[in-house]
Amino acid sequence: MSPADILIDCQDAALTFGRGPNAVVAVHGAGLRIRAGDRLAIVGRSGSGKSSLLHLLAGLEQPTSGTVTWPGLTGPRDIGLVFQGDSLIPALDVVENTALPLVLTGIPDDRARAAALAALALVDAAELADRLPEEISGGQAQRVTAARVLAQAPRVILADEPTGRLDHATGSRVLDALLTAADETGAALVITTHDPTVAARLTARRAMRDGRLASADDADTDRADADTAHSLGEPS
Ligand SMILES: Nc1ncnc2c1ncn2[C@@H]1O[C@H](COP(=O)(O)OP(=O)(O)OP(=O)(O)O)[C@@H](O)[C@H]1O
Repeated sequence: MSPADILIDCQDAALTFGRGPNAVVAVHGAGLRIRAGDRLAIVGRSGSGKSSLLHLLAGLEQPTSGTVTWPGLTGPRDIGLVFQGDSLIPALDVVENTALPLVLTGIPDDRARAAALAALALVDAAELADRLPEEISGGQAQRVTAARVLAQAPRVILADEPTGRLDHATGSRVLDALLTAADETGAALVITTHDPTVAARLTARRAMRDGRLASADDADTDRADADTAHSLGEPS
């Protein structure tokens, strides 16, 4: 395992909101590595700190202690974000919304539009291309959000409760879209969810409880890798 395979390295990272008696420890010293090809669910109840952990991984919050680094990434464009309540821009149609992250990074409009249309087709939303956000359902909007990430072709997709407010069938299609996006782009996928059936569709799970990231089915792998790196002295 070369160091470049580790895309995000979160070491003993904590996040506290507020100070003194009002301080809330949202994340207690979390250790987590995201590697190319990972399909990880962070599972926990509302308020357990999942969103806060995802914000740390995305670099949207600075850890109060510990570190988060991105050894295998070259910049913010390498991270695709799908956040709770993520809204599309009302004045732009679906294809323009999907193309927006590319246009904002200076990619010419026609190329961005072609990439957006291809991404919409992959999540089964090509027929929505010319509609405005107010003309599509919540589940369709979530699929468009997945297409927007897919068009961006990030190295890591971080999705916060992407199926949270959807019925089972629609949630399942959104998850399909994100898994397709990850497979098509070769991105790692990290989602948060309170739903064990959603978590079961990913290849690894880590439980979060009261701000603590529990060891889970991939914890032994983490420890084995850490031991190997330690015994070698230098990363190979
Ligand atoms: N900006 C903030 N200021 C103060 N406290 C916050 C802030 N954001 C989150 N918290 C607190 O941190 C804790 C963890 O919140 P977080 O949103 O990370 O949980 P969650 O597991 O994602 O919950 P949900 O599934 O409901 O979104 C909660 O106690 C929450 O009230």
